[in-house]
Amino acid sequence: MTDDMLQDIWGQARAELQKSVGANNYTTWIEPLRLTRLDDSEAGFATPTRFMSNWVSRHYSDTIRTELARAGQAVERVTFEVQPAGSPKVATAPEAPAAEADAPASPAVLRGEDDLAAPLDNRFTFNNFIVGKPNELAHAAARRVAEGGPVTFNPLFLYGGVGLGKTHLMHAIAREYQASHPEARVLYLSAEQFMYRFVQALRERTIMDFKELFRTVSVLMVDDVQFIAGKDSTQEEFFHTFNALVDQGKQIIISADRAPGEIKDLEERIKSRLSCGLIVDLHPTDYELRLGILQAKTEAFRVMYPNLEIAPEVLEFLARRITSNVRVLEGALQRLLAHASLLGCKITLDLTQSCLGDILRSSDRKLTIEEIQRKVAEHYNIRLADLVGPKRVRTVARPRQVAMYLAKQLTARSLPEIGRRFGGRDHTTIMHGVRKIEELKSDDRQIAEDVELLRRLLEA
Ligand SMILES: Nc1ncnc2c1ncn2[C@@H]1O[C@H](COP(=O)(O)OP(=O)(O)OP(=O)(O)O)[C@@H](O)[C@H]1O
Repeated sequence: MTDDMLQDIWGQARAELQKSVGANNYTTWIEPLRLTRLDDSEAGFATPTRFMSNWVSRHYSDTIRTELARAGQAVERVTFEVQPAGSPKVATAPEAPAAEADAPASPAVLRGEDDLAAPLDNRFTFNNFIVGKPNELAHAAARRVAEGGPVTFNPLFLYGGVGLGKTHLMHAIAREYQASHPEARVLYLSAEQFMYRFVQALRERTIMDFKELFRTVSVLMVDDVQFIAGKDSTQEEFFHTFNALVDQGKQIIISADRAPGEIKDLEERIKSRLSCGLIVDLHPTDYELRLGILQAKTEAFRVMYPNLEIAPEVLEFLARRITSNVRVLEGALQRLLAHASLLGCKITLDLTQSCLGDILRSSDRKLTIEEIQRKVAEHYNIRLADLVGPKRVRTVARPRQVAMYLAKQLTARSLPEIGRRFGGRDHTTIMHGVRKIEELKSDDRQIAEDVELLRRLLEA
């Protein structure tokens, strides 16, 4: 069978799977699969990690077989084989650092109930969670709960924007708690899975088992609770489960993308219950935290890229420019490393800009060159007209170069574009200005401080 035919059959089956497993499960577990072999007895898939192979094999084999049969290709079994990053078959699939990706999948947390709990991602531990001002409170609260002392705040409610580390902290808590309380029944699952299991129990008339199971856990962790908003009977069941556990003094940990009071279509009584414990917010990252995360991730990637050389200014550049969320930051670093290793070249700022153009453009904070010029003129107490005009005296020329440097660092504008905004100067003049400040920054403390201060003011 040709590759086109394979992909055609898989395309049809995937479209159906998307409907049957739900959007989130589809993106996480089905989308990264690639059909590589197909005959009457077997469908062989490539997956990016062993972790994914195990999970998909356990949970989706039957559904995949059903959909393949519907697409006209019945098989006796489906198999999954790891094809790590770099392999042409799964080159675009997300990849974890090799050592971690190859580690065996964590057991589902709730012992003996593998089907119910979600597996823990081996990468999400306290050890590799980088702490900074924006997340220190959430981290401290998570640590406290993970120690498992007397329940002092119930629930612990963690919230924050997309990709800021909520799931990472939840997994870290579950792992740590389970390690120090091997007999405890820690149940971690997403709100979507809670709903799915609840509906399944209703359908299969096993609701009493469902209730029993949820009411006998030692720690209940529900991720992305906003998902149950607007789903009346799931909310109702969640509410009763929640109350039963709190009454028994069991710890509950919840995460969401916003504070309880701000979740639309969530019943008032649930909002109020969720607000009873400690509510902590993961704030958007700041520059220092992003840089720390990049440095740590770069170290972690050394396993995969032993010859990796990445200049500190590249990491600084990424930390400055990609402010949206940590997942995007991580993805950018991963892509950059893969790109440089494939081409066998050094990671320079130029390579970074060309390789990550799309991410940089979409993360562009829309800071304008005019704003930069105004701030610089104000800082050095010179007129804006002089900053962009022809005067060559040092008191004006140096601030102009600082403004050029900041325009290059903080915006996605090209050198010719920057040149046009600086009174129609040539791009080589801008390049000279940028390089001059780069050099001066390491020798001249005053310039380094000015640039840093201005950057902070502009990024604030
Ligand atoms: N402080 C941190 N240190 C190290 N890695 C982090 C940190 N914060 C986030 N990450 C990484 O960023 C990625 C996204 O984090 P995570 O999935 O926990 O986000 P989330 O807040 O649950 O997002 P979502 O709202 O999409 O569910 C993960 O790979 C995680 O390891």
